[in-house]
Amino acid sequence: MSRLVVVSNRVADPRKTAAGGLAVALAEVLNNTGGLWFGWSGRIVEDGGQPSLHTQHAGPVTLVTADLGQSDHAAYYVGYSNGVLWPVFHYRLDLADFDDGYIAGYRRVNQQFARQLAPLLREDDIIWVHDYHLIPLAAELRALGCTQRIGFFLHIPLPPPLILAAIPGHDWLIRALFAYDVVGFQAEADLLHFDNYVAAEAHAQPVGEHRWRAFNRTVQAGAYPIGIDVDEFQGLAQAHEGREMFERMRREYSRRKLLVGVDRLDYSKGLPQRLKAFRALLTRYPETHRSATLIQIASPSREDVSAYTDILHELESLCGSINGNFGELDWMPVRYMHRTVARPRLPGLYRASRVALVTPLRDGMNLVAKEFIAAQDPADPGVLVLSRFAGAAEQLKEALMVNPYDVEGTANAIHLALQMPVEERRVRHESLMATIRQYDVHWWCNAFLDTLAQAESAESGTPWLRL
Ligand SMILES: O=P(O)(O)OC[C@H]1O[C@H](O[C@H]2O[C@H](CO)[C@@H](O)[C@H](O)[C@H]2O)[C@H](O)[C@@H](O)[C@@H]1O
Ligand SMILES: O=c1ccn([C@@H]2O[C@H](COP(=O)(O)OP(=O)(O)O)[C@@H](O)[C@H]2O)c(=O)[nH]1
Repeated sequence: MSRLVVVSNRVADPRKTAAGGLAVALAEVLNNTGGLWFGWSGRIVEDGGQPSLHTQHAGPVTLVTADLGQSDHAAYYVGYSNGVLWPVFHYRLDLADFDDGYIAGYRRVNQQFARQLAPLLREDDIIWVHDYHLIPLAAELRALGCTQRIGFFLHIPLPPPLILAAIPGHDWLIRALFAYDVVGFQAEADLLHFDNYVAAEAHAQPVGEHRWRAFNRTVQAGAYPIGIDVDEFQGLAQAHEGREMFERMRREYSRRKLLVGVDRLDYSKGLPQRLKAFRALLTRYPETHRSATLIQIASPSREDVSAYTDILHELESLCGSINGNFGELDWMPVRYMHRTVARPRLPGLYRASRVALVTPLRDGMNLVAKEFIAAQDPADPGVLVLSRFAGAAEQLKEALMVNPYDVEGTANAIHLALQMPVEERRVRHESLMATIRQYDVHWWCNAFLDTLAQAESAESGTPWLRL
């Protein structure tokens, strides 16, 4: 049987838990299949030093991680990945920093990773590359003579062609995707944008359903919405830490209805808009005073990118003003925490909450939405308020759908969620549960890898990948 080689910027010990949906999902996949996981070590070394490789064995998984030089990290991770690709792919051209120097660093790190990974590969390996940090990796591997099957999965949204076209060098990026055999997206909307882009901008020829030929290569595209390991998550809810957290929360908030938000502190997650909607709820529905409390966890993220520090200040000031204006001696409307909560504690928090607010302005998928559903008591489940702009909205139709830019509309939906009778909550939850069970992390992995296994082996060499 072929060995699975997973490559992603973020690598986590699969026996431990991590914040960030990608690391959580890949740890679950690799724990089941075994294989090699290659990526960045998280260490930044001085420029000019030899970037070392570290090998670690974690159960059935071998982790191989590479250090990055200081300027490479700045250009590849902070600059190009999170200063250009992240904002543009999340439709935020206003936040993109199109600095000329970043793309060379991005290319350099992808070349470095390809050179370090190639000697570790076996002929019949199946290679699965993840996310926007590593778009040119397959082209670099092919240039080194690798002919293995290589698939790519984009965890974030792909915007429409005209937004994509704002990136200087967008044609180079999309051309690099043709070095893969299979390219996967989270949502049908992203797949449509890919099809439209390659037909119009790359003049690719259709050779099957979502199958395109251009640059002497054929690529199969598809939508594979990522899921969670429902049993694993429910197991966490039943474990000691999960139960203890649930009981503590229930005790602490016995007289109130809890609302919960769990996000990385990222401008794509719509946190200021969410806080404004909560403020509108308190203004418009005075009966919610003293009876509703919002717990918002904002896990620190990418603090070396300036747009992230701006959002931190905005959020702190909104929470302060809501508590200042509405708070009472015995009631704080918002409990805001700028810290990561260990994953085993989340199911208890979700289960004790009547409403989850998952209201991103744009999100590839959003695994918190699925975790919230998995953690509920089916006899008395909470309600998911979900942004129509999260990838998850294509699947989770029975959630209360909102437009996060519409603050008043979101406040009304939250009010509806708080009032929803138990019968309706049960019906909605049952359907949502069936969906997340059917399309779980195992489905995601198998659907993608089955397509990749059926792809023909690749031709080597990509002389066209020049910046
Ligand atoms: O690695 P970081 O820079 O600390 O960021 C954490 C991860 O954020 C993004 O997650 C995405 O993947 C999730 C799982 O598919 C998806 O549910 C979510 O909507 C996405 O935002 C990013 O894409 C990952 O590469 C990061 O590791
Ligand atoms: O304080 C936190 C915040 C988030 N998470 C986990 O991080 C993941 C976030 O994934 P999601 O797809 O929602 O968004 P991303 O952060 O990947 O954009 C989920 O598994 C959360 O349970 C966590 O363990 N602790």
